[in-house]
Amino acid sequence: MALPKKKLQGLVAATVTPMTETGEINFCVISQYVDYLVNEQGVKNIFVNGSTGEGLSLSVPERRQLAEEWVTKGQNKMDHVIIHVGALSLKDSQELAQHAAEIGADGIAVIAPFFFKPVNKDALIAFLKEVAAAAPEVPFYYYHIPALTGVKIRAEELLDGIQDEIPTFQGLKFSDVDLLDFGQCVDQNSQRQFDLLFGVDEQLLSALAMGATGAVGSTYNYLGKKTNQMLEAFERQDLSLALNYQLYIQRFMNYVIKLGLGVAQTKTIITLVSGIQMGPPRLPLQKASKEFTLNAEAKLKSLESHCFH
Ligand SMILES: CC(=O)N[C@@H]([C@@H](O)[C@H](O)[C@H](O)CO)[C@@H](O)CC(=O)C(=O)O
Repeated sequence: MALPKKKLQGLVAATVTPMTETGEINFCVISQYVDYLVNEQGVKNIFVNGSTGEGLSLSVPERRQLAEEWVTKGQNKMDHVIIHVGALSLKDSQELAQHAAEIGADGIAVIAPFFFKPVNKDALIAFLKEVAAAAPEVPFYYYHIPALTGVKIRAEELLDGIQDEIPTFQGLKFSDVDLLDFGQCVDQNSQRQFDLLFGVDEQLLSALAMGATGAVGSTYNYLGKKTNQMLEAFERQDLSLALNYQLYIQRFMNYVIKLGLGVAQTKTIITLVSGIQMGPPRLPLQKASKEFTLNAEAKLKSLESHCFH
């Protein structure tokens, strides 16, 4: 198995899928989006076709084409391009995994199937193993997001012995607030052989203290720079400054979560901050309201004057 070219560390932006007003993928802005993430947000890892990317709302041909676009446009700019290949159909997932391998993706990730759900760890591993086998050279991540999949198998349980079943297993994307479960994963990872990527952005500092090795999230599309500053402060063990950054981030997040944060709203915020038109989400998701846009813009402006000590 080919090892990852470089350890995956730091922030991974869960990218949105830019769309036109008529709901088609707007491939034209991907190149600009890559440059924005790298130059304006200091984020050099991306997670494509995930929840934020509406991956499950795209057709298989669309997912293939989009993955290809991100890999091509990210070449020599991005450190890691991870493609989410999870699907309800094992065959679709395998096709996407094989395709990700062919285009040179740096990793693949898979959520638990969530219509017919795996009833236990063995059933889940059996599914993941078949997908991973379709890309035997590509580092594999399990995407744990129980609130969306309804699959409540604990990550610590899944991690136990997983590499015996899936030799390419490289880590977890842990999108849950259960820090006990997360801590047990850290405990099992004492050799730091796996990447434990935390996925609840507004709680990242707590997860770093618990031993997260990186983070994947939607907010790194627009709060990447500030979150990177938090990571640097944490590295220097300046916890008071790190907390100051986390509270700044939380102030904004708390505000937009109360207004109703989802994929459409994330697209709106990225559009406001980057100037790149991300467009509406695909049905059944609904466009963000004008009121959300105005409030989010005002809040972003009011936070600009925040002082960091
Ligand atoms: C449920 C959800 O969308 N969670 C986000 C977070 O980044 C989330 O948007 C953020 O913490 C704000 O609540 C990520 O964990 C999801 C993600 O990385 C993805 O889009 O694949």
